[in-house]
This record gives sequence, C-alpha cells and structure tokens, in this order.
Amino acid sequence: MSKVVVIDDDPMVQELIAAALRDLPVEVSFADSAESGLAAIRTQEPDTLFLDIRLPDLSGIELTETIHALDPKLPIIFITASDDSNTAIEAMTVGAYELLLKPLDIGQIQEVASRAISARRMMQIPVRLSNDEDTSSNVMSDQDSMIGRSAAMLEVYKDIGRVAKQEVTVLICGESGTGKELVARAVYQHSLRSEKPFLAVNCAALSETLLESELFGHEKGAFTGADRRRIGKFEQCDGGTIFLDEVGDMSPSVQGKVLRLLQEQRFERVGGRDTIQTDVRIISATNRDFEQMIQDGDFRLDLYHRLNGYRIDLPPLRDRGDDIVKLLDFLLTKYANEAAKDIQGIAAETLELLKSYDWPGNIREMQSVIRKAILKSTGPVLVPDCLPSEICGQVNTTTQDSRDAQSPLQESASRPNTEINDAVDLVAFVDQCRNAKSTSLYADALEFMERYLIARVLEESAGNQSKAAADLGISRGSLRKKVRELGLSIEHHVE
Ligand SMILES: Nc1ncnc2c1ncn2[C@@H]1O[C@H](COP(=O)(O)OP(=O)(O)OP(=O)(O)O)[C@@H](O)[C@H]1O
Repeated sequence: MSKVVVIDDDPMVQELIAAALRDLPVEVSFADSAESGLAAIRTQEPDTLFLDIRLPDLSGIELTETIHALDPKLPIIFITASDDSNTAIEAMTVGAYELLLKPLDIGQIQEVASRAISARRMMQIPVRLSNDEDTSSNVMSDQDSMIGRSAAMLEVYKDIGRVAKQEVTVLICGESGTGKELVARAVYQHSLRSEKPFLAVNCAALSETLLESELFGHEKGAFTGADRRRIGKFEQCDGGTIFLDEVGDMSPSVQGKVLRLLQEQRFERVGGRDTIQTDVRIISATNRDFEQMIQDGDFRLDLYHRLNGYRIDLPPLRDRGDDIVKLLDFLLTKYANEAAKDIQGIAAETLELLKSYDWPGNIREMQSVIRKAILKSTGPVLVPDCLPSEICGQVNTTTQDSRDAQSPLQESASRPNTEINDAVDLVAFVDQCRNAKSTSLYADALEFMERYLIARVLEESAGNQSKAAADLGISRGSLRKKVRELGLSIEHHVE
C-alpha cells in the first residue's frame, strides 16, 4: 500500500485530504509543523507528500531542500492559499510535483495524488529483467518483472545495459502492450540520472495545446483558460529524464518545439519571451511505424534522428517462443494470489490454445485474459471454457501457417465479434467477481463496461476512428490508447 504524508497545520485541510484519499489504497499520516513533518518523512518514507507553503515554524519552500536531501525523488504537492504566480513559480522551481490552490477540491486532490503516486512508482519500483528459470517464485516481490529469456528478449536486456549509462536519447519501438514503458523505466533506473526525477507524458492523451503546455508550460493569458503561469515538464524535470510515450502522435508544431529543445536544450513557455535552459534526457516510445510516418510526411525526419540516439525494438509476444509459457505461469500465480483462488495449473488443451493464439494486444491482452479466466474458473485447473471465444475458436479453424498468410482484414472477417457478445451481461460478470471474492471489482467492472462500449461504437462506425471518437466524445488519441489498453483491435471492425 502506498504511503502519503500531509504537512499542514489547518485541520480543515487535513480533514479534506483524509476524505479525498479514503477510497484510495493509501495510508495517510498527518503533521502540523515542519519539525513533526520531517520526523514523519523519516519514519514513514512516504510515496507522496502534501506540503503547506506556509507552516508555523518554516516555509514549505525552505523545508523542501531538507526533504530533497532525505529523498530527492519524493513527489511534493504544495498547497497554497495565494494565487500569486511568483509563489507558484518558486514552488515548481524548487522541484514541486504539483501545486494546489485553496479552496481545495476533493476530485482534484484524488486526481493529483493518484498521478503523483504513479509517478513515484515509476521512479521507485525496480524493474527486474528476469532471465531466471523460476518466475513464479518472484511474484510476491515488490518489483515489476520483465519475464522472458527468449533470444529476442535477451537482446533487449543487452540493449538496456548498453545504453542506460550513455547520455543519449533512446527510442523504444514495439506493438502496443509489449512492455515499452517497463523498458523506459529500466533504462532510467540504470542511468546516471537515476537519482533525479523521471516524468512520463502520454503524447496521445492530450490535445495539441494541452500537450504543448504540459511539456513547455505557458504564461498567463497565453490561450483561453490559461489563468496563471504554468511550469512545464521540461522545466520541472531539469537534470532528470522525460519519457515521451506515444511520441508518434505529436502534432507538427509540438514536433518542431521538441526538435529545438533537443538541438539547443532551450525553449520558451507558450506565450512567453524568456528563453529557458534545461538539461533533460529524453526516452520516447511508439507503437507506430516511424518509417511509414516519415514517408507520409507525418513525422519530421530530423526529429526522428534526434530521438533515435539508440533504438530498442521490442518483439511482439508471438515472436517470443517459450516466453509465452513463462508469462502464463507468472500471470497465473500472480492473479490467482490476488483473487485468493487456489488455481493449480492450466489444462493441456487450454495451454495449446493459448500458445497458438497470436496475441495482437501482447502482454496487456494476456494479463486481461488470464485474470478473467481465473475469475470464471470453477475448479483448480483452467479449462478452455474459461477463455474468450476468439482464443477458443481460432485454433480449431486455422493452423499457424495459414494464419500467418492471412491479412488482418481476412482474419477479422473470420472472427465472430466476441468483444461485443462477451460483454453484454454486466450482472453475470459482477456476480462472477463477487463469487470469486474479487478485490478489484470497481476496476474490473469499469474495464468490462469500457470494453463493451468501445467495441460497440467501433463496430457501428465500421472501424472509422474519427467517427467513433466523436461519438464517444473523446479524442482519437484517447480512443487509440483505450483500444490498446483493452487489447481490442481496430482492424477487427473495419468493413
Ligand atoms: N516481459 C514482461 N513480463 C511481465 N510483464 C510485462 C512484460 N512486458 C510488459 N509487461 C506488463 O504488461 C503491461 C503492458 O506493458 P507496458 O505498459 O510497458 O506496454 P507498452 O508497450 O508501453 O504499451 P502501450 O504501447 O499500449 O503503451 C504492463 O502491466 C507491464 O507491467
């Protein structure tokens, strides 16, 4: 469970933060002075800190230096009553993760705390490159493991070792769900900047204006809604590492600005005149075909060369040979433990089906399939009935060779639309989760509902992403991200 410390002498603020964090899996401790706060940080070793800018014995900004000496990567969320942009700037330049203005809002506290805890997790939880025989014994350790000892994965581990300590940019390419974020974290954790922050930005999740402001910051009045100056990630992360996820989704204007930053290590905030110097290492990742994007004029060749100081290609799961079985073993133990179910293994027939499936959503899809199979299972061994029909059906009708020869469109035409059919009975799904004593019912039910909704809208728009995104009221980038996260496939719906 993550730990949060709140240093604020206002009991109302303490109460509000306690109420906001009540439903999150966090343990919260409170302190009302700089001195007691420091003691709490020493004993609790928190993952995130809420810090009042005005404390009775010292200012929060002054206290930050001591806190950073204790824990340089602790995300600090400053709380301030003043809407004074100088305070905001000072807070961000001493290394604040975020700044909250009073009056505080419960939803905002929850959102910022979740982001900070996840940022801390990325920096702190070691990524273990697992080429050991025994994967299941490591399941309970507090590490994120990259399972796999296939020749292709050993090359990836070697690449990480070769490049981590070099001060060059790294470009990680691979299909969705292949582990690009884990690789980025492993590079950072083994780098010379591992004691400095690591901040991730998903370039597909934000509109062009918001992405530009997220990366470079903005001046007050730079655009509608810019009601105060904001410090961007490149300024905030000086000395550290920025992970640009889905970098292929950047608009041409943001591409131009990132290129200049890479060439000169300088930039201006949106709407600003001051030139800001920064020193960041960029690791980026994409699941798009860069060569094709460059040919089509969608990505700048000069920026590609700058981002590609060293390229790591992650193989799709279907090309990782025996790693599939190791991953199945790892995930089975992990999710059976989580669901507190006594699952002893996978039936031979089920294993054959899982081995011959082509896993278009890679490891993320496998996680989802195994979690659901465990929930569905009524005995100690996973039988084919526990698998979704696209896995059960496929092996009976096509051999591996004939499938290799099929185009995605032929393949989708031969598949029943199980994403929609499997997803209609929410009541039965919730019943199954309750019977299995699931401890992640909320997340599971939301995923179940999203899967149905997105598959249905994609089906109705015949795979037209712009139309589907407009109908859902989300950006195309967010739609693509959701499709990937849920292991769905857009081609599957194209007529
Ligand atoms: N080799 C591996 N062993 C175990 N788990 C893995 C491995 N690779 C990835 N995972 C897990 O699979 C999930 C997806 O990984 P990750 O987010 O790194 O993929 P990604 O390539 O960045 O996906 P996307 O392109 O959709 O952002 C994560 O939960 C990650 O921990």
